[in-house]
Amino acid sequence: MSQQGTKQRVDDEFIVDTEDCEERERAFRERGTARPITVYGNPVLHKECRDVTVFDEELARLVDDMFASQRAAEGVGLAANQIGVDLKVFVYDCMDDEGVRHVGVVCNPVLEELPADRRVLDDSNEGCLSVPTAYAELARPTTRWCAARTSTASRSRCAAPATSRAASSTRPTTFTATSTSTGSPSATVRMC
Ligand SMILES: CSCC[C@H](NC=O)C(=O)O
Repeated sequence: MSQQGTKQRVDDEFIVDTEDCEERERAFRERGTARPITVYGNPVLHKECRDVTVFDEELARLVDDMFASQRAAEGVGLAANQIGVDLKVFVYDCMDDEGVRHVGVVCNPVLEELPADRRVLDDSNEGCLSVPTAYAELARPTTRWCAARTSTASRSRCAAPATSRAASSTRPTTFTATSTSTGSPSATVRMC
């Protein structure tokens, strides 16, 4: 992405998580360093993580490392505590059911249950990088909602892609997923 393109995106405050996926993901991971993935039993995986309250360069470096780690582990999603940091941050890089790649970063997500009449369960095989070798059929809604708050306390929502593979961008210092309706996941990621 050109400098101008980057500037434009920051000015617009939002990026669309299906756009410029290759460039955005590469930029993150090339700045980052892959860290070891924490495994079940590590205390950082067994307690609630802390809210992100400061959106600074340290957070940006964490996100870079998360993308680098996610790529090294051949993952499609990664939470900060999976590289040992107890902050509520996750990154994702995955394809939706239509084969569209999504790449993004979410801070302080809050899962919200879908009403029963909107749940469409997908019970495909699922694993976790922090529980190596274990896979199981796990029924999850095909569209999952999460809410996230920005540093300015505005609230927005996104449908995190439930399955697949892919990844993200320029250097955001604040990230928040927003938008979407039903159907295929389509989130935009705020860059403040
Ligand atoms: C539920 S989809 C993501 C599962 C896994 N990520 C973290 O453990 C990965 O394979 O990337």
